[in-house]
Amino acid sequence: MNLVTIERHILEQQKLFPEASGELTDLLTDVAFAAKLVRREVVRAGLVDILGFAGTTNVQGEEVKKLDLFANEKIINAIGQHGRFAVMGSEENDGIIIPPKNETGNYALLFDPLDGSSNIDVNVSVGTIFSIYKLKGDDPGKASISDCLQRGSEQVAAGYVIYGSSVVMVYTTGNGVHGFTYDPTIGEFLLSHENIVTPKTGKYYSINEGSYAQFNEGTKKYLDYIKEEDPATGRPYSTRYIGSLVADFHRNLLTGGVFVYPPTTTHTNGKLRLMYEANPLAFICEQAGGRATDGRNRILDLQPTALHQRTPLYIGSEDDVIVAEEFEQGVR
Ligand SMILES: O=P(O)(O)OC[C@H]1O[C@](O)(COP(=O)(O)O)[C@@H](O)[C@@H]1O
Ligand SMILES: [Mg+2]
Ligand SMILES: [Mg+2]
Repeated sequence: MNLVTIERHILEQQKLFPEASGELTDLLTDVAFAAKLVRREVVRAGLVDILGFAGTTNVQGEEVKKLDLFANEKIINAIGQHGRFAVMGSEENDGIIIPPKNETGNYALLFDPLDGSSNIDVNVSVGTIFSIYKLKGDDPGKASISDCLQRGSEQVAAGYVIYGSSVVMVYTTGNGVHGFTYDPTIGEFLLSHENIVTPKTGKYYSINEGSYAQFNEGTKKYLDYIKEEDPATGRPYSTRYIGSLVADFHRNLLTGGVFVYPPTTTHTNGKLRLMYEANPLAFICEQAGGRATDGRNRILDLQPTALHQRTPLYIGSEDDVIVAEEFEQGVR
């Protein structure tokens, strides 16, 4: 097996763009480095005082976990110190973050430092999700919220890291989707999943059925449909729901399947956040041949209006997502 580090792979990707400055390469390398720092704490979370609640709530009104804050701080410092990002947006910060040195950066970073917070203390896979945009203007010193609130289709790179039985980093720059497994014996992310392509249909559906009473009629009918016996359409599908978006998404990306976080009576516009959860995963999903919508519209076409806005999310194998959408739209 070829031992290709993620840094080497990113450099090879850069060669596809002769006009590239190399700045995006440096940014992605910084993100991979930050992931290693977060991994170091996640894998020994039970041994260091990093489990449990931090005693604060974030802008979403959620109780924040210590590891949420730790990961947030590590990523901001590890990446901010180089001044390559002119502006950042994080799930754990109400407003945008302007790094101490931003005079050189031509990019904006949106990120979810720790995804799957409800699973942190119980050793179930969690992750980090990131999304990168080029600044709209050419003066980094004038970077602002508008550089963050760009349509997902404007992303120049996106990815995620899963801290699970193994630590895997997956990214795209618009040239396919590639996965790297962390080898702790050498401290490197090595290419393990090149050019990931997601199947057109799968055998898994991922939705929190515990919220059934809060679902609309379309979602309820979809659940009845997906559990019916019909070998011709591969039904019933098996249910798989980890409760960490990044882990549920990754499984379905590799095996096929659909993840649905629909509107509920609690979250009338869905729970997941457009800028640092839905957009980056939608970019990756489409690059792998899958589909990502809010039940009606392509996620990457949605025009953002707020840093922490939520959206319903239907994502995964193309044909499976289309079926879920049709029930949501009441055409089935
Ligand atoms: O418990 P619910 O309502 O099913 O929500 C689970 C979802 O919430 C999340 O934990 C939200 O993300 P954070 O943990 O980053 O806040 C997703 O990872 C997951 O898919
Ligand atoms: Mg999240
Ligand atoms: Mg989070």
